[in-house]
Amino acid sequence: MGLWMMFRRRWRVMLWIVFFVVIFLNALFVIDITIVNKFSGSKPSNTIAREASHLQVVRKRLNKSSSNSSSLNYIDWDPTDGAFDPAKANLNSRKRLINKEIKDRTMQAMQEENFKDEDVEDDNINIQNLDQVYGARANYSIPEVEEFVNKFQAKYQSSKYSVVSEEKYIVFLKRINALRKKGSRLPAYKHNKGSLAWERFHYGIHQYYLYDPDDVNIDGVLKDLAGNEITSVEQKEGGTQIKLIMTFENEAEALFKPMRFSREQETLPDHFYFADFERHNAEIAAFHLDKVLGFHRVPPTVGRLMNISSDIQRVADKKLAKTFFISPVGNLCFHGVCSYYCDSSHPICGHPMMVEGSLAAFLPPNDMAGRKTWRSPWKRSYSKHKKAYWEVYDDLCAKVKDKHPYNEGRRLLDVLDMSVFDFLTGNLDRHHYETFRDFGNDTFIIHLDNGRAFGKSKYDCISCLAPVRQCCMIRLSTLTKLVKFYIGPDSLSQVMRESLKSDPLNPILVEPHLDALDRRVSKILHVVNGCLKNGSSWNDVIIDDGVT
Ligand SMILES: Nc1ncnc2c1ncn2[C@@H]1O[C@H](COP(=O)(O)OP(=O)(O)OP(=O)(O)O)[C@@H](O)[C@H]1O
Ligand SMILES: [Mn+2]
Repeated sequence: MGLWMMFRRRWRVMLWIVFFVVIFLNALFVIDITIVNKFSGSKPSNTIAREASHLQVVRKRLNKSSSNSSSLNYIDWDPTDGAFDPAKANLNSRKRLINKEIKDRTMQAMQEENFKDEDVEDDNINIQNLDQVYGARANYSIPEVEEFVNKFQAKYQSSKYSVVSEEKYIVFLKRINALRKKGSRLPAYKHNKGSLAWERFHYGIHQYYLYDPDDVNIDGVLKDLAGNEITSVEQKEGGTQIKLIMTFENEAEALFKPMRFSREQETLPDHFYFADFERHNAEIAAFHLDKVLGFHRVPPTVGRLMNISSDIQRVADKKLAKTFFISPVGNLCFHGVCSYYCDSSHPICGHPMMVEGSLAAFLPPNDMAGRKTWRSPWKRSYSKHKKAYWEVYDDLCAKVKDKHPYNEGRRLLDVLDMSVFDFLTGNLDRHHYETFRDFGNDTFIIHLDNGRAFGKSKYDCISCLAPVRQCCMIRLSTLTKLVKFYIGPDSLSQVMRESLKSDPLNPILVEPHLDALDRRVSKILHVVNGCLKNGSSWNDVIIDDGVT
């Protein structure tokens, strides 16, 4: 009764008390969630949304890169899509297991102090400094590789693949290049020789190579791209980063990738391979390396110092022209329009007008010679949280070998060559490759897009060699070249240093990246020798398919 009387008298006060209690409880609830999040490491939902959208962009980028290419028929197969695995019902639980295993392993590695950005298999190689001044072995001799190389030399001493330490690399390469098959010409060019260097480049494309290194027109193309007046510039659609299509006074066309930062700047340790900026010097260096290896599968690429005002802004199309601005310190900049890095926080700036870039000669247009885009069987996951099948299991190759077009002809060995190439350059971004449709499947593969190579000079991407390690196969002519670089007299770094001198923007690679090439030569031979040591026979590992 007393309580009731008190409530009647003080009901307003009581209501205020209830109101404050409700507010207090709500506040407790919110604080509690924040504290739990802080200690459990889970992220606020806006971060999750941001990350999801980042991944979407990466996916969109990959989709675009396929639709963006001249290919209409996009070949895509996923090693984990069940096509390989008859026990499809087990797939999801297997996938879950893979993810759990990776998560556990990552957590364990992070807990151990020595978590580093390196592949595990790479750790126990015994690299020595020999008292030799020649080849990769001078600084990167590996005892088992020494043995292997001796065996190799003895085995092929009287064959066309002989390797002797007295022969200069240039002479050796000429000898091997001379064995090369040409195959047919692109049908559209049979009666269309043209007269300008870039027309002759298109005319010179053959079934088994993109260009003939002795064709003087290739130097002509490089010279033209480096010096001719630019008459129009538009943005190449698609992709995450800005690239421009430049047209020249003689109607040649090239793909321009601008310099983003200095050659000394290495990939930031916290950046994933798919978030790394592209490097113009990597595109140039890749062209030279491909040529030095006698592959001839990368379009002619040259460096050029551009005047942003007169070379680009003056001739830019409307859409691009709108993105030019003067930075706070008075430099002329632009950012273009694209899905990820095209805004004023990622500008391309001159100093105050000049900026370096790479120019890759355009391949023939789609209506003259269409191309097909193929997904690399050893494509990475392009995810921060997941690994691709082959990164966890070693049995992908057996499945690839059974699958068209890898089950016949040169294709598998070409993919293995590309793996060697990407290991040497440190390019983890090999999601697709292309071929000319007219040549069917009996043709070389084109190595476009090398912009994410040469990012880490101290790190060797052993997983880039997974195709070679898992298939335990390599083309004899490619192996011969690597053995040659191992024994000298010229090392790969020396040959590359020499080759890159012809580029107007030389030095293209700083010394640590050149040095890394020699170290990586030794490591490839170590992987090949590992296959033999594990019981594979010489002829199963080292394949002479007649392609040089
Ligand atoms: N020299 C060339 N001639 C003709 N087309 C080319 C040439 N180089 C590249 N392309 C086409 O342009 C597309 C994009 O080029 P590239 O892959 O180098 O740019 P990117 O910004 O790295 O693209 P992505 O972000 O999709 O990886 C390629 O897939 C290819 O089809
Ligand atoms: Mn790319």
